[in-house]
Amino acid sequence: MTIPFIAVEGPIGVGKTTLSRAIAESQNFQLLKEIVEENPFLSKFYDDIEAWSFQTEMFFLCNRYKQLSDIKKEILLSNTPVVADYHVFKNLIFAKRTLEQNEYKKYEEIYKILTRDMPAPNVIVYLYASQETLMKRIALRGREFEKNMDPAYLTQLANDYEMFIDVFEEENPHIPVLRFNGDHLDFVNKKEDMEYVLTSIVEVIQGVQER
Ligand SMILES: Nc1ncnc2c1ncn2[C@@H]1O[C@H](COP(=O)(O)OP(=O)(O)OP(=O)(O)O)[C@@H](O)[C@H]1O
Ligand SMILES: Nc1nc(=O)c2ncn([C@H]3C[C@H](O)[C@@H](CO)O3)c2[nH]1
Repeated sequence: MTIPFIAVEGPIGVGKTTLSRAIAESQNFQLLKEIVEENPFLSKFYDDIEAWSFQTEMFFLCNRYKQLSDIKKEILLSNTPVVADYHVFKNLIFAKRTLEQNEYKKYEEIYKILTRDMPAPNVIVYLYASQETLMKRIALRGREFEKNMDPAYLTQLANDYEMFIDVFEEENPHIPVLRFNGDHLDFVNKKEDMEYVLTSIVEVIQGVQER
């Protein structure tokens, strides 16, 4: 029997944390939440991406490495299913967009070394939405440091995600990728939308568990 390890992914503000929480609560899974507020570079990063990208990307990578190392022990010891509001591969998506080519090459090498023996999610839930929806949700959440975010940056990242997920799915046919359109599904305000999303995810989880 396989222990489910679900990663919820998608561009900024699409609803990853909201949905991960709902999965954790409804399935009694352990929730692995990304460290955001503690990143001391993020505010400066949004003011000047070029100047702060390397520090920002390295901070996210180191934090995720530490979190996943801890979770590895827990999963192995207690067989607990986990849902995370990120997949470590997001480091590559952001870093490729924000780092200068030479820096990215070095970063990629460090990434490969750190993630070599990391536990890998066996189900991906991919949320996507239009720039308009993403901007609305980011504004609704109202994080101070995101107020300077360039809409073009958000759109580029959303496109990067699309391409990355397509390649990931092709290269990892044994890992199911469930896609949900955030423009059409309001799983915050509509109970039936949340039920639809959770039911679809549970079906896939059951398939993975039976392996
Ligand atoms: N499907 C949805 N329908 C309507 N509102 C949503 C939906 N998903 C999320 N929201 C709202 O959008 C905001 C952002 O959601 P959330 O923090 O879950 O996004 P996120 O993807 O985890 O963001 P980040 O990339 O910054 O970590 C929140 O205010 C949340 O209530
Ligand atoms: N540059 C950069 N690299 C990352 O790996 C990364 N992961 C998340 N974020 C930003 C997006 C949201 O503002 C906020 C919460 O997700 O943090 C990142 N920014």
